[in-house]
Amino acid sequence: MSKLRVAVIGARGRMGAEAVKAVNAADDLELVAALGRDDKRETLTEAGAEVAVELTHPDASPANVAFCVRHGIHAVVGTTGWSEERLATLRGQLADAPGTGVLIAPNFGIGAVLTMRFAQQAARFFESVEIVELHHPGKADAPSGTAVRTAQLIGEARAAAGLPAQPDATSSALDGARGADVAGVPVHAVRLRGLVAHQEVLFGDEGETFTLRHDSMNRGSFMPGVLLGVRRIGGAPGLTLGLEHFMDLRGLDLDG
Ligand SMILES: NC(=O)c1ccc[n+]([C@@H]2O[C@H](COP(=O)([O-])OP(=O)(O)OC[C@H]3O[C@@H](n4cnc5c(N)ncnc54)[C@H](O)[C@@H]3O)[C@@H](O)[C@H]2O)c1
Ligand SMILES: O=C(O)C1=N[C@H](C(=O)O)CCC1
Repeated sequence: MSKLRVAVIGARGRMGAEAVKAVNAADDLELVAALGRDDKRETLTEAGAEVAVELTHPDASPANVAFCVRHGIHAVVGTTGWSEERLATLRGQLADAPGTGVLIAPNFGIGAVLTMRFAQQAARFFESVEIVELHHPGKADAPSGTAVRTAQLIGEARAAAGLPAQPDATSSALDGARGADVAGVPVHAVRLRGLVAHQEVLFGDEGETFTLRHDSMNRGSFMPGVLLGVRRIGGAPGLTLGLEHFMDLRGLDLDG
């Protein structure tokens, strides 16, 4: 059986280097290109890449993905910072490229995907909820893509359950002391040497708190998710947001 031809964009970065190793170690995949910041995107087409793993920077990712879509190369995107506006532009580009698939996953960690799902399920049971994300100090964006997505999912679940905005009597605060408001959920970003990627979702109500925590101890933790995306994206034309769509989450349904 022929191997799937895979390229990595951002191949010399922290995540990209790990993705190169993971693709090289997979029997069913062939690494055909490894692009750094100064390499031309045409390297992808010249190498005959079928799937590109995109792990760069929020400012670079949309143009890289647009190139892939234009050339019928499926993309598995881990780069965070995709705004609604950028997603809308990408949806337009995909409309002109039937058959091409793009997965944008804010987090490839299986435990992180489960944390998001569990947070969504718990959201309607608690009056208060806050998110603390903790990452290495080399991270470009804050809050993390995972924290933003988690907050959006919690906000949607609270709205669907008819919950009001959470009470907060703060009437005086230093800028940033209450975090960023994402979909009504305060999100706090910690940057600390020694960390990789971590998140806590804290719920509270009368006399009790409930905490979900996920820790990625190293970047190898993201690779099973990256490879799952690489193997599945060719069968999923259009835009897929979140690795959960490629995972079997039976039994973790939201309304069953
Ligand atoms: N989805 C996930 O599970 C996950 C996990 C970790 C990191 N990330 C995200 O992945 C991205 C990369 O993270 P990182 O820690 O590897 O960053 P990094 O800074 O270590 O690596 C990024 C690399 O991309 C290169 N680059 C920048 N612009 C480029 C371009 N136009 N073409 C090719 N290469 C380019 C840089 O030179 C660098 O080598 C970030 O957005 C981060 O938030 C996602
Ligand atoms: O190290 C990073 O940068 C990470 N970025 C993603 C995010 O912003 O959620 C996933 C975790 C690691």
